[in-house]
Amino acid sequence: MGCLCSKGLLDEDGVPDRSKSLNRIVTFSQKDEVVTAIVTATLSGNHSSARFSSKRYENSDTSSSVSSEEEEDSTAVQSTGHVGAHNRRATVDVGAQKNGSSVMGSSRNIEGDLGIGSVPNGLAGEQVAAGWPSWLTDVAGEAINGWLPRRGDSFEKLDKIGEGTYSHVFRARDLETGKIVALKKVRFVNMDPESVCFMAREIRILRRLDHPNVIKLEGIITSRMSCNLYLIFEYMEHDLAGLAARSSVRFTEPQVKCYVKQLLEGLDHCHSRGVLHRDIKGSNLLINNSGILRIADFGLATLLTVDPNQQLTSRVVTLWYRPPELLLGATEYGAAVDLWSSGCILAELFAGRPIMPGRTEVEQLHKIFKLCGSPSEEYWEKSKLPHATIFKPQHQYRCCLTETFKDFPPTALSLLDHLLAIEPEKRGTVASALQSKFFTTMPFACDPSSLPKYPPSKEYDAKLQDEARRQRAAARASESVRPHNRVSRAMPAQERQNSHGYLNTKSIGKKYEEQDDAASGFPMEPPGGPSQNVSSHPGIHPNALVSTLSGRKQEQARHAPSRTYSSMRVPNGLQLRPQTSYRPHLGGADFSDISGSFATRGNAGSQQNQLDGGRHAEHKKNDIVIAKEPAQVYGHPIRRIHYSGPLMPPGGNMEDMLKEHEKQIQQAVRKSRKNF
Ligand SMILES: Nc1ncnc2c1ncn2[C@@H]1O[C@H](COP(=O)(O)OP(=O)(O)OP(=O)(O)O)[C@@H](O)[C@H]1O
Repeated sequence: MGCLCSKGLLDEDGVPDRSKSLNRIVTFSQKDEVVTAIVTATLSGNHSSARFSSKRYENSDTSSSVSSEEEEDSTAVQSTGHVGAHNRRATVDVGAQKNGSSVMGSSRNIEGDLGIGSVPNGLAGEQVAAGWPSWLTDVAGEAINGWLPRRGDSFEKLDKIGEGTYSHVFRARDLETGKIVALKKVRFVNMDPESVCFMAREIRILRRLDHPNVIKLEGIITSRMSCNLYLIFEYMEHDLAGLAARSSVRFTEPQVKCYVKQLLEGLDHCHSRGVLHRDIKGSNLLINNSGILRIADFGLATLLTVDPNQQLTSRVVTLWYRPPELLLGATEYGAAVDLWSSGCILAELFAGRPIMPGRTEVEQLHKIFKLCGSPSEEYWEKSKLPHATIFKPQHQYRCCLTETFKDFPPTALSLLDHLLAIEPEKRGTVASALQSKFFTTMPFACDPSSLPKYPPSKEYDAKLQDEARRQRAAARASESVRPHNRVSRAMPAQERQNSHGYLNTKSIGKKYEEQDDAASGFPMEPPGGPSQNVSSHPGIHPNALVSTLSGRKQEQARHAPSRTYSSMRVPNGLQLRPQTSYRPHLGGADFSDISGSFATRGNAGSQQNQLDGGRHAEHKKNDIVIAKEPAQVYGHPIRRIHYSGPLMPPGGNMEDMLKEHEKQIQQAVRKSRKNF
């Protein structure tokens, strides 16, 4: 490494001084050679986040020289960092110098010239000098290439507005612009490089996308001394799951078309840029007060490569929205997985509730077959899907979408027929969906600006309201039962039942105490904080006491050391997430037959088997594992049950397997009720 002495751009307090510019001779190594360069660093625009380091990067070998070709070709490098909507720029012109003679050539853009994954030492040094922490530049330099970090103290944190498996999301004010933004604080486990790489992939993908219906990453907050990282996004008031959960909200056909059209247009952009989202669901579809929908949460997204043999994980997409090919273990798939999830969303918007709320992979597949039909013989033969022999039903199920959703508009049914086709190649493309009669015939999609204005409504808000209701009810109950012993009667907040009958996994209000992170200007996680994760699954019934893990965690679990994985699990082994209630609003649309005997109208739940959980669980395939260690639910020890599917040995009968499976769940239900 060379040294980059940029201190001259800062005033005495280390704040960037716009009146200053810097002309320094520096050395840095590139392709194992030490380059001596003249650095001209200037700061323009409002860029208080630009902090240059005075740190020295030593390189013992100073004897190598730059070849004459390089001298002509790569004499100048321009690195342009821009953060947020305000176009803050710090320009560093590097003119390579050999043997004391400065050669100032034409500029070239680092981001354009260096491919992903090819961060020369010199660039990493520059990034650290520009304020990025080395734990990030070391493993994911290319994800932040050309950007400057924002500082935490240039934002005022207002309130917490959401949380996911990997993040806490806050509403905040950008003190430089006054704009309200959403800050997604990414959770890391001990700065594990694998976790950082996963987060970097999300950043890289977000930076690749630029469309009104896709959330835009506006910048990143971190600092050289910080262990935290926040992604800055436009603040969005609602998510589709939250809106659908409002008792007063009934979507009309033009409104459903408006939302689904925006979803498909955003997806079309993603797919055209080679990005598969792989986690389309209501809570990842954010909506602002102008009715604009933006696809968010690219944590599970992946880039399709030209390699036809690209192997992908099948453990993605939240269970209720997961297509059959993934449940059957496909590792080669494409855009059709997002189309399936979009079909689920379309039907959900008309039906007023999730249409296939399976609790395990087995049950999910069964629900799919019962609603959409089971695959043809030919499909089983040619697909060679890993779990095909296990899951193949003994008799053919026929598609009964039309009977089930007889109140849906015919054009919606016809589109659903495509989107929910069992065979992925029959789903068409996003473009063909957008050209379907559903969108091209009356009534047309309404204009987003004509959509009603709602108070902020997120899945998370509904969860908070449930939590408050529960607390009030618990307080009343404990007062009437044992007025003098309130505290001892109080149940652990994270394990109380919400008003819809769901388990809440966390105490939301004061789940963690925030401490100041002096370096980033933001509070840090509490001791042991990030381990209290919830899964990305949209809901779980109180009785479905089965471990769940989001696809991202599953995928991470595949790569991350087991230490990382286990530390990200909920302490008692449960990964539950409450789901707000959905109401059917198409009077006749009763499809309880496809919801199974367990899920009831408006109270569907999710349960996912331990197989999802990663390496350990994968060894348990084909088993039902009754865990020995007790877990605490409602303050009582219970025996955890992990359903590790497939639950049946090859050659078994799927119907028997499902019956047995149902029985196991019912037992868990009864047990949890008794305990409660
Ligand atoms: N830009 C935004 N504006 C407002 N709220 C947001 C924004 N981004 C995220 N949220 C809220 O925070 C929640 C969690 O965000 P996100 O889904 O990106 O996190 P995650 O950790 O990746 O979640 P998951 O567990 O689904 O993978 C969202 O469901 C949403 O309610």
